[in-house]
Amino acid sequence: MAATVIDGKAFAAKVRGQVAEHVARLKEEHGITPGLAVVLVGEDPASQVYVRSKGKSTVEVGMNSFEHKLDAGTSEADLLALIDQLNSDPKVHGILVQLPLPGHLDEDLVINSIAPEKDVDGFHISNVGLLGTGQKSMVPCTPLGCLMMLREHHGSLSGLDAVVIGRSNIVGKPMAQLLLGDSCTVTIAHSRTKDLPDVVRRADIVVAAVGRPEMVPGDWIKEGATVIDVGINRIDAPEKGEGKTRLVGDVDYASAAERAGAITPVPGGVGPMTIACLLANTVTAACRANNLAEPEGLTA
Ligand SMILES: Nc1nc(=O)c2c([nH]1)NC[C@@H]1CN(c3ccc(C(=O)N[C@@H](CCC(=O)O)C(=O)O)cc3)C=[N+]21
Repeated sequence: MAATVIDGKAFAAKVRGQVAEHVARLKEEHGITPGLAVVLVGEDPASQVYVRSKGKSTVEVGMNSFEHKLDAGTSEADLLALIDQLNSDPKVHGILVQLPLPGHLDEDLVINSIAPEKDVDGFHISNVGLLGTGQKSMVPCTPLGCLMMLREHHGSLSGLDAVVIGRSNIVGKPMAQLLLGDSCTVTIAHSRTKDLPDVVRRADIVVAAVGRPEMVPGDWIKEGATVIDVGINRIDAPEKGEGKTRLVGDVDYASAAERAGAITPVPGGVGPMTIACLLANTVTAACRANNLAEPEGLTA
């Protein structure tokens, strides 16, 4: 039976619509315009594309977008000074420092200098600890987007076997925490996992977040399982012509779709939800900063 395709692009549009409604209400009733500051260090072309697209989406939902582009040689002291300034700017409710940073900058130090309540990426050590102990926090955007899609598809996740492939701080670990919070039985698998195919075959939910093109073949997928593909890998596509490329996930989509009950495509799955959740987190931060009720449906 063919899998249901979980349309992340359409779901993200719905989330952005909800965000826009909250923004309109904050403006009308409280005179508050949520603001997101994005800091980009260096000229990495892929990062520039993401930052531009984040800025555009931010403005489209009615929020203020503040872009700070620093050159690749910026000193740690100058970057920390900018973050300090954004931390104390009342017009800025969310701060995102685009990763990766150039090698001479200490990512942990930089991320942990962001005020935790403005850390819309959810990477600050305080937010990591709050999530791990089930307390109110800023939740990383990609795992939050995955959770929203899973809840939408399943309703309750309680008691389901979930396997997260990948143990990164950005996706794998927070994803596991969120699934645990929704009462899944969670396994985190990684490059040293024994018998990975058998581990994945037990899963009702598979979240693939490794960054290796099409590494999960369809025959690892249990019949009817839900597959969330976090990978965004650009590979050569000679069939499209000389020098052409295409995007693929960490899952071999064609074979997995034959066995899965539901699956997210790449592109058009997790990626658009990541940006929608960034906007959602910014609205949440603006509400919390002003002691207003949390926006419903936009938080974990
Ligand atoms: N501090 C920080 N926070 C981030 O959230 C962050 C970051 N740094 N550094 C870079 C990565 C990458 N990232 C993506 C977001 C959306 C798509 C996305 O929407 N992708 C489209 C395809 C886009 C295309 O065609 O290239 C899709 O999957 O459909 C991709 C990648 C956020 N990142």
